[in-house]
Amino acid sequence: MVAFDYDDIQLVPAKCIVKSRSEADPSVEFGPRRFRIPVVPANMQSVINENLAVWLAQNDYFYVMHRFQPQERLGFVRRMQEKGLYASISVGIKDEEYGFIDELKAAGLTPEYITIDVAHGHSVYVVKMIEYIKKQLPGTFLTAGNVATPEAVRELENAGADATKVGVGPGKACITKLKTGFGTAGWQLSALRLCKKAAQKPLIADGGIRQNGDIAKSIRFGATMVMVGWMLAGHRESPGNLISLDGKDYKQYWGSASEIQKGAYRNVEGTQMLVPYRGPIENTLREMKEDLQSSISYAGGRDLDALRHVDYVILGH
Ligand SMILES: NC(=O)C1=CN([C@@H]2O[C@H](COP(=O)(O)OP(=O)(O)OC[C@H]3O[C@@H](n4cnc5c(N)ncnc54)[C@H](OP(=O)(O)O)[C@@H]3O)[C@@H](O)[C@H]2O)C=CC1
Ligand SMILES: Nc1nc2c(ncn2[C@@H]2O[C@H](COP(=O)(O)O)[C@@H](O)[C@H]2O)c(=O)[nH]1
Repeated sequence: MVAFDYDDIQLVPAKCIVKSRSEADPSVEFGPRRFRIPVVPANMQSVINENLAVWLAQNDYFYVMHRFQPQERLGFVRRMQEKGLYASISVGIKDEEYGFIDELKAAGLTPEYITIDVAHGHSVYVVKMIEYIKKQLPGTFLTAGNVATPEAVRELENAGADATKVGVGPGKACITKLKTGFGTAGWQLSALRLCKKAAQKPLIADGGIRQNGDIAKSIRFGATMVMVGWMLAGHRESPGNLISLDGKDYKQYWGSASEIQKGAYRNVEGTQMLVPYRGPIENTLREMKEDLQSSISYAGGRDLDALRHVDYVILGH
């Protein structure tokens, strides 16, 4: 089997049927809602915070809040819903997370979206957590991950997950491949393609997006939604510190399994880096939307569905 990644393939243009790119509709339905574009900022503490979550929800973008301030989550759900906004949070799989699900239930709070966020999502304990959440909070749309194989997608879906997140190790701040020898780094797009063959429910492609065109490629190979860290970490609204070096501005970006996140050098599979400062996130999201509209026109359609059927070539083969 040929394994390929984003840079190894190109999509083949098909006859255009729109008069203007502005006619193309890049919106996507994910769970109970429709969002402007199939892009979600990574649920990392260096990418999303409450202020940004509010702005994204108010502007019809999907977001997933990170899980690294566990005591804040219940209040976060309540504050979002009191403002008439949807709540979308992350949980882990440690024992105390069961208590958190119980607290949500006792408070009468059901977040519209919950994401189980662990490095190795093909796990007995993720299956247990899926079953527990679906039993206690059946109204939530539950995403589980991260996984790398069709078997994992099947198991998590069968356990009750409404969507699965694909990508082990392709992230910019990731050192999983180097530290463990495992993952989808370098063949993330092929992994997505294989997972899509098994999936009955939506997939989120997570990690490795380096250009806006990679979003369209992710859709082609089976993603409903695309999770983006590094490319969305350098904005005015991004939580990382602003740092000036040699006359240039940067924001700090760190992995969720980095020493800085964990506060200790234990099971570290992530690193930190500086990302060039890019100004307001609104501009980057608008450019992503315009580029997706262009992609749809090259695909010969009017919406994201057109991208799912275009031909592609694997360069060098
Ligand atoms: N998408 C990706 O490629 C990766 C993402 N991450 C991100 O880093 C953050 C930290 O996640 P995570 O490392 O799961 O940490 P957690 O602290 O949430 O660990 C999850 C639980 O699973 C256990 N576990 C058993 N085997 C593994 C394994 N191989 N990898 C991870 N946990 C395992 C852990 O126990 P114990 O700690 O005792 O082993 C722990 O109880 C998450 O946000 C995750 O998304 C991290 C690495 C890769
Ligand atoms: N192996 C690790 N992966 C991590 C870590 N922190 C986050 N992540 C994953 O990366 C993506 C974002 O990828 P990017 O290429 O868009 O920057 C994120 O959603 C996680 O799945 C980590 O410490 N180690």
